Amino acid sequence: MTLGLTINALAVTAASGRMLLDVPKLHLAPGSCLGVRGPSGAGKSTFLFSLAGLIENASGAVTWGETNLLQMPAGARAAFRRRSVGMVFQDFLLFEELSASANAALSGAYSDPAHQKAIESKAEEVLTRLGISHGARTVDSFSGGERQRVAIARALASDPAVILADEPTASLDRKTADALIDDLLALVRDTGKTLVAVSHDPAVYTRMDRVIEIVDGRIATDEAAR
Ligand SMILES: Nc1ncnc2c1ncn2[C@@H]1O[C@H](COP(=O)(O)OP(=O)(O)OP(=O)(O)O)[C@@H](O)[C@H]1O
Repeated sequence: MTLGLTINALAVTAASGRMLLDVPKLHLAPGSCLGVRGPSGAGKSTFLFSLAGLIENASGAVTWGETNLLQMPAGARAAFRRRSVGMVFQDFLLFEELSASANAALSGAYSDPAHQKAIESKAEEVLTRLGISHGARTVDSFSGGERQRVAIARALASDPAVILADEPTASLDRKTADALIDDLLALVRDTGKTLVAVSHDPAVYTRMDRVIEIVDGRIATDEAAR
């Protein structure tokens, strides 16, 4: 399962009336990797969250495959997200007192037993591939790079068609960041997932198929990365 993205007239306006995001058109091929860069406060996270249907007052169309997220009630949007979108957030959102495996398989806790088993085994598979030993140790003692790998395993555990990542290499040293982005891209490309990654890190966006730059809520540049 692979999903492309079509955006039409996406607009997000703050309660004050200030325009936060204005994207007239964007098409992303299924299975491609898009980097999003731009200055601080430009609207990159707003863009990413809009792609997940997490911005309540967004208008226009954000269509993954045949599904226009912005035309669905909140419950159906949440169901689509559970099924099809894995998110890697800046602050990881790990449960400190749980092991790597339990954190990575977290989405299974809300699923039926058969689905839960599939998520647990996928979580183990991705943790192994990312080089995380998954014993009983709780993640509160994990390094930043290890924590980020657990967050990636969690995003991938339900085998979603789409991965959205916000600063996946933030606060990692160069070597750890490079290894992490290589591993994430290999996993995503091997399985034909569509990746959108916001980053300030050139090492992230030079590895993408395409990079857009958002400035003042608008796409200022849009180019193939290589
Ligand atoms: N709910 C909101 N109401 C009003 N303003 C908001 C809201 N959410 C975000 N903003 C503003 O919108 C602008 C874009 O924010 P956003 O977080 O998308 O930027 P960003 O490009 O991701 O920045 P950074 O690189 O610093 O994370 C900022 O000026 C922010 O303060």
